[in-house]
Amino acid sequence: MLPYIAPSLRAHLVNILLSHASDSASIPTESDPGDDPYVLRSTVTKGGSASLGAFAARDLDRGEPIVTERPLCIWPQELEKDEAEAMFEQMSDVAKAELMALANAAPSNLGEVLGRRATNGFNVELPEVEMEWAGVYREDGDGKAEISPSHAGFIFPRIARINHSCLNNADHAIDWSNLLMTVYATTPITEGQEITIEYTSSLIQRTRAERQALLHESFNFACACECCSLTGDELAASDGRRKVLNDIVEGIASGEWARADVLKGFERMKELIEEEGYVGMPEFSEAGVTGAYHMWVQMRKQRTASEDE
Ligand SMILES: C[S@@+](CC[C@H](N)C(=O)[O-])C[C@H]1O[C@@H](n2cnc3c(N)ncnc32)[C@H](O)[C@@H]1O
Repeated sequence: MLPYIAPSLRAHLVNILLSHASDSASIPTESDPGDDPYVLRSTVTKGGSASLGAFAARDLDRGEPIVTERPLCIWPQELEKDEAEAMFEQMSDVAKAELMALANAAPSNLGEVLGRRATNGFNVELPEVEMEWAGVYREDGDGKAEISPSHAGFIFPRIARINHSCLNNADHAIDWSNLLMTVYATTPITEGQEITIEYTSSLIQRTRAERQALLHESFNFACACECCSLTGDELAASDGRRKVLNDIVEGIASGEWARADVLKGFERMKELIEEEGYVGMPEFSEAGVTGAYHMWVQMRKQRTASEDE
């Protein structure tokens, strides 16, 4: 089934697809729901007794694709209740039924359609495209002004069953040549273990209280993941590691740290992330730390060169 794309996003998405068409040699195809290596089961702790989650149906290797899926619909990021309902009316009966089968955990004032968009939608950052046609740019007094949207809300019905964890074991990536999203394992996952993704980034730098507040504000749920369920000394240790991580990230970003301290900072980050249980973050492998450090050195060189000019 082709996705329903809101009229205001169609030209931009065509541009994105065309400008990524040359990547298509490596594209996956949509996985067959019957072959996906997970089963849906209820998870009483996550969103009440009616809430479902995806559990590994067999052992999964790190990096293994779990589900590859095309969106059911793509809507603007900001949407009023009546706009969402008008778009819903334009969808096919099959697509409407698929959307309505998903969970609605949003405040009741959003209604049945926008509530499902809020509960299940991915707010995806759209890649920039350079093609200057199809109404993506307009002329204004100062020349060309971009009017392309930077984000859009995508709903992937099978992927939408995957719950959030602050120690997720899976991640997602979109192939822009065909709009397919793949969720893949970032650590080995054993049969029966819940498959989880992170609903928003940078949570690794946040304490439990900060994560709870952020997830509640953005997604309207009280996170019940294994990390948010820690108590006593274990919770204090986890919060402590995350505070230090935040200090290091802010220190490096300030550009004020000496080169040797940056390198030490990256190494400490790697240790803390591993202690915290984020074994699956490939960017903090040995090669990743070295690569990140070299990138920082290059950035410093460029900054110093432009300051000297
Ligand atoms: C995209 S849906 C995930 C699948 C959903 N559990 C279902 O039954 O279809 C998001 C909703 O699941 C629940 N949820 C997901 N992760 C959770 C977590 N870590 N803790 C508590 N509830 C969670 C919340 O109600 C959230 O609004």
